[in-house]
Amino acid sequence: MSVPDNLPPAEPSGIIRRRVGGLSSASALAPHSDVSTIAERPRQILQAPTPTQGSSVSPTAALWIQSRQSSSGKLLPPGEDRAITLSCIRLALRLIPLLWADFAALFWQRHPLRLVAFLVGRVVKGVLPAFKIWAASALLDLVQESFVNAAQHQQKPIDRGHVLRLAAISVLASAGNTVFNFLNSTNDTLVRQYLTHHVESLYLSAQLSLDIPTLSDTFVSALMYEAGCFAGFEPRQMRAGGGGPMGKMMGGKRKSRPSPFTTLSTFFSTLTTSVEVVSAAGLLVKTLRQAVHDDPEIWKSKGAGKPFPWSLMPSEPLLLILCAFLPAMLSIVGTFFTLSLPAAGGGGKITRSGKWKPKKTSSGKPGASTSITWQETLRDIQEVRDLGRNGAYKQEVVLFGLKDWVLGKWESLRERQMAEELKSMNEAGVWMLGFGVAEEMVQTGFYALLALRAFSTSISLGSIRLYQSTAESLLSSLRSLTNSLESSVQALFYMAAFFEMMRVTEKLNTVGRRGGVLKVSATMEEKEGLLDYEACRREGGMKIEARGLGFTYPGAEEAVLRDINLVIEPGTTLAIVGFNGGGKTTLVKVLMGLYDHTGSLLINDQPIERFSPNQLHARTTCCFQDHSKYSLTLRENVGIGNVPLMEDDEAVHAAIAKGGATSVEQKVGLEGKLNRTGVPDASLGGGEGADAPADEQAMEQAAMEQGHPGPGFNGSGPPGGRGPPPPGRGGFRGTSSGGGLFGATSSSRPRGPPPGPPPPEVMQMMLANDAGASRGFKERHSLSGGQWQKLALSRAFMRADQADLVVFDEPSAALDPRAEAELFDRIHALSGSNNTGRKTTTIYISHRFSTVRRADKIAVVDKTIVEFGTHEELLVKGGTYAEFFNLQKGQFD
Ligand SMILES: Nc1ncnc2c1ncn2[C@@H]1O[C@H](COP(=O)(O)OP(=O)(O)OP(=O)(O)O)[C@@H](O)[C@H]1O
Repeated sequence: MSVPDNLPPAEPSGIIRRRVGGLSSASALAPHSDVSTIAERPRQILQAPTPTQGSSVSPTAALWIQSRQSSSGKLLPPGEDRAITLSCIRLALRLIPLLWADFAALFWQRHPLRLVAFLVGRVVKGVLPAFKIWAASALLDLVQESFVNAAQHQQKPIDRGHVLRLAAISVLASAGNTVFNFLNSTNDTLVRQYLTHHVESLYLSAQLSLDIPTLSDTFVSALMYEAGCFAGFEPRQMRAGGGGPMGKMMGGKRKSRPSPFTTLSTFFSTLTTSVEVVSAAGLLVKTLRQAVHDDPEIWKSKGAGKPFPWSLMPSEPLLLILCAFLPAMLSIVGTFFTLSLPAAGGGGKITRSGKWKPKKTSSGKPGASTSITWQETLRDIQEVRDLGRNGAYKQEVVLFGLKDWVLGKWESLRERQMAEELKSMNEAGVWMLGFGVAEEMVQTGFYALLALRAFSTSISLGSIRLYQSTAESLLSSLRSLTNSLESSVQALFYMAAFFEMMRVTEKLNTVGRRGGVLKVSATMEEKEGLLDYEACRREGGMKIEARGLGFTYPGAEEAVLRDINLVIEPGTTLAIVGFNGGGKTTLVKVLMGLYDHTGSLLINDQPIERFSPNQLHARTTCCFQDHSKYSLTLRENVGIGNVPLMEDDEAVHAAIAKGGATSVEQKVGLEGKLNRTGVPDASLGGGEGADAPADEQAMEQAAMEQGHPGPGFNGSGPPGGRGPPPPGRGGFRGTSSGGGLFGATSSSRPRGPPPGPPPPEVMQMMLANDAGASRGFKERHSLSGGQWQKLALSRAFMRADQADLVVFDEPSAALDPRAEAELFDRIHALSGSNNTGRKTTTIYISHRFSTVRRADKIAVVDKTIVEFGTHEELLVKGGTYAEFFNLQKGQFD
């Protein structure tokens, strides 16, 4: 798939700047020059692999989609690292000019000075080691000179000033390195906090502002997931060979939540290692020039006049250059090769005996669809785990004796996961082993060459040391550069998703609405032509009119609603009845403007698209059939229905009384905390869900630390993580400052004896804390189904006084007969002309015909409106309504 040349120009930089003032909505954050695109993008991009000429896909989105395409043309599941191929790198490079300004603005906003310090620290840190090596080798030369003088009994004067200067440079470089490490780690912590906070708040804000149709879009949900990877909310699936040694140790397969800070660090560690590569290469050239200067004959091939193959023996400097670069090249090629292998997942099935049988593929290489299988396996495992840890399932697990079934299912899924992991690990592992052994062999050859004094004897000890140190540094810097480049490439795609998501406009926010008056490509002027709902109100009520209204759930083949024609006058009470699955709930959600629709929907004679959803929703309230139970206080559970009045005791009490929940308030108290499951939930107790991100972040950092140390010069182990450090790493490079950027993380870890059972007094303390925690748990109140329903009703009543449209979806399903009768009295009191002169339109769905008959109008819904009229009219009609009514009536007679 290629991106058309005539794509619109990239978003000008400054998007983030414009967002600073108001983070409340994605659209406010991101004025998009082409507001039409989001609604249409998914279909354009996912259904047509090649965007057509003139397509309005933004260049960033197009590149992002392309990056997710596998060789088979299918899309990688969101959150999966891309295979590192040449075309993938090209895509990443094309993203840089589109993203850099937003990225810079994002970080610049929070704390520019600290960011500058962060940047300068990285550059200086890249240069300091070269100084240190140079000074140390020069000192060694002086030592050698004094040995030679002593051996030859010469009394040459020692240039003390020179020695002191060199020593001072060496000490200053070491101290500078340590100081920079210290300052960087403090600064890093602060920068991390600022950035994480900022990006999380942008992400959460965008997530909260998007409406249901937008979030149901496959394009947006994938974008959202990958933006979540960037924000550190969602884990991503790394590839074999990625993430440095940690990735390799774990077979290259792990979930990781890269935070924005990790992304930033990745970019800057690329910078630092690049500086190190340049400075090390400079020193290497200097040493070789010195060697050639000392002995011009050195370039001559040592094989001249010798029989084949000795005649091919290159000159010593050439051999040394080859030995210095070959291991690094092998390492880089090896890493990129393993990263270009397809991701895990091989497909297969669970046999009757419950064993996982992997599928044999003809190519032996799983493709994109199998990596989707892999992700599905992980998701299934998570769901099954949840059966154990989520208290909401406990009662059924106990009652139906699900323990063995859950365990069996979990084990077969885990077996499947391990089989898939092993397969992928083996494939990548064999290649990595081959490259690793070859690299070690060449490196050992390099040392053998030095030991054989390949250089002319005229060259100084310091120069040999300098050569050796810089060659090693170069090698390890290049290895680190490979890793950080790989991470940078992946980070660019997640970052692209993040910035694209910031530009997503809600579908229902006039643009993208298919049946609307406004064109799909509405301009800002047209949008500004929105009607003010408050000016269009009808006597404190709302007239609703549907003409040929239809609705299909995203991804579904069949429409749930079709050709709905209906008029609901202000102040009317409409009851909706029908078969299960007939579309009643869907219809009220469409009428409330929560879903998009086909056909037309008029509110007070104006198309609904002409009103801002926020304004409409401010005049609507609803008690949903699947109402939410919040593990919050009772006040919050009710006050959510009208947040500005949440702290108004009088309003909350009144709503509670109307919802029939006064007895619940008496039992629990307004500030009493509720437990939605009724059973302690492991995740509430700080289980793995709560801790996972922090752990994974720490792992990520540990991986980065090992993968991107202050290479070579800082005395850490080989970044490739393969085997022990090479010989000859002592004297000049052995600081204990650790890995620089992430040094503080590792050095701050306790290094004590392995953990054993705690001493009795500690155990006592832990038990006491545990008891405290469970006391905290017991303070949460569990409610009955009917009590929860009364709270949901109270929530709806919080806004009922100011609402023009009040909707109740099966409000009395869990209520006792008295509560039900009282509720319907209140519902009917709401509508019609009341004392306030307002006409509230009320819609309720119910299967209780004793209450339904009281409604002004009744609609029987079965995908469309099959009957409509008053109770009496429908009875006379003798259709479905009459049948239902008589059935229920018969049960009482
Ligand atoms: N989120 C969804 N995504 C896809 N399909 C859905 C979704 N919600 C409901 N449906 C489907 O839409 C149809 C209508 O569902 P709806 O909830 O509107 O029915 P209902 O008449 O309210 O049923 P009930 O009387 O059982 O509450 C059903 O076939 C259901 O499977």
